[in-house]
Amino acid sequence: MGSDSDWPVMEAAAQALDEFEIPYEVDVVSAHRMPREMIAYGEEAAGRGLKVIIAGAGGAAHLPGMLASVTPLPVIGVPVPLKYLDGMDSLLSIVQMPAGVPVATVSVAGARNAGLLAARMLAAHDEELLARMREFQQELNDQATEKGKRLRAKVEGAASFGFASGK
Ligand SMILES: Nc1c(C(=O)O)ncn1[C@@H]1O[C@H](COP(=O)(O)O)[C@@H](O)[C@H]1O
Repeated sequence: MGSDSDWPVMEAAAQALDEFEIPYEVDVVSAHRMPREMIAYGEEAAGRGLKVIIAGAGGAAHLPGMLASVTPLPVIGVPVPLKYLDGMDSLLSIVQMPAGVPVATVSVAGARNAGLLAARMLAAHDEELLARMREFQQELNDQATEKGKRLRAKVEGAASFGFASGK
């Protein structure tokens, strides 16, 4: 990420990776403030065994795009909202990449989805991870079904109470 101030948003990506027991590293690598280190990080990432880079930054967020320009690895960009402009500046900086240099951009503050997307990328070549991803999707499905059941019970309960009390 571009700064340690991004961590409160970005830690949701780490949490998603934890849930799938995917090892990761966390670092501050700013394109603007430490350009040489940022280029070295991007150039060395694949050789060090990294498979996917999740890059989160706020404001004029050039970090994801610059990393994508120097690594062959997939880069997922997370727009981090700051005090002004609600993350729109970051979103547009990350999403509008020129053809040839892709960055998979998630929603503003969508760090959890960035972690899940990275897990899916890794699962494409890992049957066990793929099976866990299917389980995870089934859990989401079950939770949504349960929410519907609870809401229907609540609304129907209120309606029959209104009827019984003559309201
Ligand atoms: N967008 C970038 C880049 C970059 O793109 O290289 N480096 C830092 N930043 C962003 O500046 C914001 C404020 O940073 P500070 O809180 O350190 O002042 C952070 O959201 C960071 O990601």
